[in-house]
Order: sequence, then structure tokens, then C-alpha cells
Amino acid sequence: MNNIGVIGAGAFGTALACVFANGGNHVTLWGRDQAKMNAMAQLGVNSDYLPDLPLPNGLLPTSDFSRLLDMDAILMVVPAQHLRGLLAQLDFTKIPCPIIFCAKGIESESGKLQTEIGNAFLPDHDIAVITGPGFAQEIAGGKPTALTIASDNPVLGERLQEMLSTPSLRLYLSNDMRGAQLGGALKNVLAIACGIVAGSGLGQSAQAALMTRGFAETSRLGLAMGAKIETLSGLSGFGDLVLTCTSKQSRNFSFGHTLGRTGAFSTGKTYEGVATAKACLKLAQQFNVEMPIAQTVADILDGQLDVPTALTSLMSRPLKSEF
Ligand SMILES: NC(=O)C1=CN([C@@H]2O[C@H](COP(=O)(O)OP(=O)(O)OC[C@H]3O[C@@H](n4cnc5c(N)ncnc54)[C@H](OP(=O)(O)O)[C@@H]3O)[C@@H](O)[C@H]2O)C=CC1
Ligand SMILES: O=C(CO)COP(=O)(O)O
Repeated sequence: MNNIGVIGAGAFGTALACVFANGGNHVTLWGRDQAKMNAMAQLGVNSDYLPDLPLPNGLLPTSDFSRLLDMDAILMVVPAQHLRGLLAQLDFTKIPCPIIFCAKGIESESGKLQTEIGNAFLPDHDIAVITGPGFAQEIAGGKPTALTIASDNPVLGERLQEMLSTPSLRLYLSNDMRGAQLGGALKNVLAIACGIVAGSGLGQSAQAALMTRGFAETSRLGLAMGAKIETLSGLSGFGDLVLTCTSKQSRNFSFGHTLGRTGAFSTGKTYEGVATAKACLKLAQQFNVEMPIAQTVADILDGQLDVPTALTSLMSRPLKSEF
């Protein structure tokens, strides 16, 4: 039994907290809003994000950061654009345990990955990444899920894999944190694109084409940035792309679907692909890689392209060889 901390009490943080508690661990789930965390502790449910799932025994919701002093590992599960602000506020000097980054996004202003931001604030901490195909609702409900745990340090990676795997959550080990994060972040941009195509009624053939060419785009950027093709083709890349680009359970896909169907931009939920589309363009430029799908999504989101024009321009690009 381990002491596991989770920072970020949204859908995914709560789901991970549930699965670790159901696996027999002591879990402390930290959220920034005291009233919400008190209500969660009293009612035994996260009414805002996972209202249908009672919290298991062994899970302590709190807004008191000092409750995280004695953890074996802490998972950071706040949306990617808010990681920097949160790390600037929280003091980890008395918390020496490994920190695991779980958000799927790239910081739009800087083009930085979560671990790059993490390293800047926590240079002395061991760090790792958890990512891969899994919806919070299903994970929290104990449905079987396989995710990737990535760390540069193989000893740490194995220790965390052992510590955090449970009967319903199978963690596969990787030493490619960069590839794992890129795959998880870019699939959200592609899910918006696939949602637009589906919502516009263009058919599943177009969706398959977009997913495949989107994967080619992800691989081009990933390889240019030093990621491994095995990682990009694994759970954290191809696996999550398949899940997210084909399911209305995905917020990013649904965002795109509504946009394609009605022309309206949804608000009020975490749509990581929106900010990450912008970040992709920075990285594409920096690494001199062509990313026409990410560019098109970013242009639509910026209001520079309407959906019909965007689709025509993608289809009328110069003909080229597949590889
Ligand atoms: N949901 C899912 O199925 C999965 C999500 N992920 C990833 O996990 C990450 C988190 O997503 P998810 O939990 O679903 O998001 P949610 O929208 O469900 O929850 C967001 C959480 O972040 C907190 N938060 C928002 N803004 C800030 C801020 N400025 N500072 C501190 N905390 C903040 C919210 O707190 P408050 O309630 O107080 O606003 C809330 O606890 C994303 O990167 C997502 O891609 C990964 C796999 C699956
Ligand atoms: O990352 C996810 C599934 O693996 C969840 O996707 P959404 O953020 O689009 O809901």
C-alpha cells in the first residue's frame, strides 16, 4: 500500500484517485477550491466532474496542501495551460517524492511540454509522465484500461509502474517522455479536426484519411523533436488518437463536431486541443516540419478560415507521395 497524491480534482484527477484507492492505496486528492473539496469529502462524490460515481474508501479529498507532505508519488492533473501558474504557487521543497505529469497539452505561449515546465520549477525532483487512451468516466468505473508510464530513469519508471498499476489499470513502461507527451497532446488537435469532419457530414472515409494523415504529421514532428516512432505508434500516440478521434465521449471531438455541425465554438469544458493547435504551429516552425492539419485547425479556431473553405483547401493541396 502506498501514499499517492493527486493534484487537480477534475474528471481525470478524480478518476485516477479512484482507481488507485480501489487498488488498495491511501490517496489524497488535492483541489484548489476549498468549498468544492469540502463538499466532495462530505457527499462522497465529485458532483461537478464525475457525479455518478461514489468515491471509494481510502480517498481523501482536500484543499490543504500540507496533506501532501508524506507521499510516495504525486500526479499533476490540471489542464496543460494552467500547470505553470499552479507550480508557481505551490511549494514542493518539503515534498521530495517523484512528480508525474498527466495533462495532454503543449503550452501555447512557449511551445513547452509539461515535463519541460515541471523541470524548470522542480529541478531536483524525479519526474515521469502518465498518458494514453482512457476516458475518466471509464477509468473511475473500473473498466480495464492500459496507459503508458514514461520516465528517463528506468529504475524510477519500474518502481512507479509497479506502484501505480492496479487490477483495472495496466501501465506499460516507456523511456520516451517526449514522444509520450507529444502523442497525447497532438491527438487532441486531430480529434477537433475529426469532429469537424464528422459534424460536417463528410463521412467516415474522410475521417479515416484525416486520422492517418494526422498520424503522419504527428510522426514528422515527433521524430524531428527526438521522439521514438515506437512511442508515437503506441498507446500514448496512435492508441489515444484512435480513441479520441472516433468517440463523442471525447470533449475535443465533440467540440469539433459542434463546430462542424453548427459553426459555433463550445465553451465551458477542458478542450486541450484548442491551445495546443497554436503551440503546434510554433513547434512546426521551430523544427521546420509541415503540419497542414494542425495549421488548418489553428486557422479555423482563430477565425481566419471558415470550415468549408478549410476543407476545400486541405483537399486541394498539391498531390504528393504518401511517404
Ligand atoms: N477527462 C479525461 O477523460 C482525461 C483527461 N486527461 C487530461 O487530464 C488533464 C485534466 O483534464 P480533466 O481532469 O479532464 O479536466 P476537468 O475540466 O475535468 O478538470 C480540470 C481541473 O483542473 C482544475 N483547474 C482548472 N484551472 C486551474 C488553475 N488555473 N489552477 C489550478 N487548477 C485548475 C479544475 O479546478 P476547479 O474545479 O476548481 O476549476 C479542475 O479540478 C487534461 O490535460 C486532459 O487532457 C487525460 C486523460 C483522460
Ligand atoms: O484524453 C482523453 C482520452 O484518452 C480524453 O479526451 P478529451 O479531453 O477529448 O475528452
